[in-house]
Amino acid sequence: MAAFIESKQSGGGSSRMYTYDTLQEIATYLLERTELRPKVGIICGSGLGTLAEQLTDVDSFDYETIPHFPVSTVAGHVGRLVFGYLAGVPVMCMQGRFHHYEGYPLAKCAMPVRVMHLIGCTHLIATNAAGGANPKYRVGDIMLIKDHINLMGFAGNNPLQGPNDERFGPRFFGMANTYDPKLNQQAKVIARQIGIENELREGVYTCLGGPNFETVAEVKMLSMLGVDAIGMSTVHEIITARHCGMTCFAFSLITNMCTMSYEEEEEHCHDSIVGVGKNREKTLGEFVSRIVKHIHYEAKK
Ligand SMILES: O=P(O)(O)O[C@H]1O[C@H](CO)[C@@H](O)[C@H]1O
Ligand SMILES: Nc1nc2[nH]cnc2c(=O)[nH]1
Repeated sequence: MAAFIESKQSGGGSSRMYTYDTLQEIATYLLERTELRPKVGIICGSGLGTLAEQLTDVDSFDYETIPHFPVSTVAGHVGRLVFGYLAGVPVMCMQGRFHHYEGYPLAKCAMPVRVMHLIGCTHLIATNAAGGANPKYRVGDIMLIKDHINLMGFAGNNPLQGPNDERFGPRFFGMANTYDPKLNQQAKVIARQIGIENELREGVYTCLGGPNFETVAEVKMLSMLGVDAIGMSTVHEIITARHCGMTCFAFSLITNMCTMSYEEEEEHCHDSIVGVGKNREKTLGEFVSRIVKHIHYEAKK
């Protein structure tokens, strides 16, 4: 078993391994084993996996059992793909995502998004745990992502590197309004409905490679660049989703404040980050359910 997991972790590092046919094979494997046909795919961030536990009438697939799928190696990421109903709407949910620092290339981290697309998902909801770089933020805030800075892309690392398969999308494409402004507007309405408007923010996210948290100098630099929240995921998933024409909605749960001065004692650690997610699970469950319901009814209009 250990050798099998090892091979799933390191094998096929190249994005080229995930050809259209390979991804179609994964999608077909899943479609043959569930009757659900979700239009919404959800990625649960660190400590946010309990969202998947709110689904009803589920068909679950441990990542180990899905052909060509990597495995989750991070605490707080169960490693399961769950199909089910959220607020009566069929969805598929990644209970655990893949990160670059686990040793996976970005294309491999983002590969499940293409599987969602092939399954028929038109919308992606990506959630993550992130550190607040904006001093106005507080732990427990929910930051709607209005934009991102693809820092890893600046260094030439992009999930779409390599030959482009036009069946997914064009070689070159724009990223303006990638985070659907209408959905963000609706999220603000929902936040008011459920009484969390004072904890709701809207800002810019960036993904660093990790696994270490940031130095004070890095936080200062990123803050000057206009970054409000820092994490180690999501950007490459969103780029991949946008490439294949999916509508994107994403938010960060601010699980810690980034260390902004040398005098501060750094308190954040992964366990407390996961703990903040768990504390917010009820609210976030309600929030995401209402977003999903909105997407579903808008699509029917
Ligand atoms: O982005 P998600 O998966 O929510 O996880 C975030 O939390 C972990 C650090 O505690 C990192 O993996 C970071 O990316
Ligand atoms: N890079 C980074 N990722 C996180 N994930 C949760 N908190 C943090 C943080 O402070 N920095």
